[in-house]
Amino acid sequence: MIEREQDAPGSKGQFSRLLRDIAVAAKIVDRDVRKAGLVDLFGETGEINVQDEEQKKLDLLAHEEFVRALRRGGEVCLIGSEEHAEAIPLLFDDCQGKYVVLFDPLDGSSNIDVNVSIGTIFSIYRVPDDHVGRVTMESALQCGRKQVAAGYVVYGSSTILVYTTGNGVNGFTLDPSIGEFLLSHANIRTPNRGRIYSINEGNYNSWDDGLKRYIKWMQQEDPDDPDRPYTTRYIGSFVADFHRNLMKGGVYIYPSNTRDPNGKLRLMYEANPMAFIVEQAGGRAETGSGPILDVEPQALHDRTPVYIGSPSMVEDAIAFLSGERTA
Ligand SMILES: O=P(O)(O)OC[C@H]1O[C@](O)(COP(=O)(O)O)[C@@H](O)[C@@H]1O
Ligand SMILES: [Mg+2]
Ligand SMILES: [Mg+2]
Repeated sequence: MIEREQDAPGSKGQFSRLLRDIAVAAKIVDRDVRKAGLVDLFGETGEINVQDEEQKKLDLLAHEEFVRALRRGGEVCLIGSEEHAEAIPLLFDDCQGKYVVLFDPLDGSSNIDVNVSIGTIFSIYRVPDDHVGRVTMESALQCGRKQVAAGYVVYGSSTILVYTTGNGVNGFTLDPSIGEFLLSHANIRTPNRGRIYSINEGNYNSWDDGLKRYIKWMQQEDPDDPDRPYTTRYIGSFVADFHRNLMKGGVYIYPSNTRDPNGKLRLMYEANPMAFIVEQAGGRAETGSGPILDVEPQALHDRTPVYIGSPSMVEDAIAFLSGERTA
């Protein structure tokens, strides 16, 4: 799956082993997602997670699978998960050159029970040199620019693993007949502009005026712009909306709104990894007041507004938000 080991951070096989562990967990989650309705994996656990959301059975199962795989692999000192309040230390000693992994074990939870594409998102850092020997929760709070790798898995019509180590973006499709992820999308580049926008318009009334004007602008006919009106696509699974827009061109927006001033998506294991991937594919990722990857995290479950996708479409959004453009 890793093309060339020398492309991998650390090149002593550690990263390949870590990615192998993530791939193994993804295959197990894929197996269970595909038969969720048969093995009583639909529905809730009865627990409310740290996000104050009802935890789905598959949220917990995926969380446990990834923790088990990362613990077994021995390459990771600390993990952070959407489904666990604190960061989880896996190793206390000998963290030299090891990794911190932050992940959203199951993204798109509201779609689990209705057979709509869902996914897993992961972000990988090194243990900071000055934290070796005393790894703490703070070792997970590094800004997105320091990621050494990031990726996601979509459990959709097929299962695809897409990741970057800072040398471009590649996609690997799971061949269930041999149980291997095989290279299917080499060197993914996202179009400069597409015709798709993804946003939950049900929140329209809680948006700021600049964003409302941007959405209206995209919906307008314009004889000089054959692309407009754009078309809207919103699955409600960030990982699936992001993947479609990455391949076809488009913009995904989860803005701040009067109810959620910091938006809904989580900085460390949703926004940062996708921002690293989209920038590596020639796209752009903003909070509305600067690049997502430059945000200094304060806590593991920080939230952030997200404007992500084709660079010229994100540029348009930022221009409307700032009032630089009104039409
Ligand atoms: O229902 P809303 O408010 O549009 O939110 C949908 C968004 O929330 C999420 O489901 C949040 O992620 P989780 O499912 O991992 O909690 C995103 O995948 C999705 O884009
Ligand atoms: Mg999520
Ligand atoms: Mg989730």
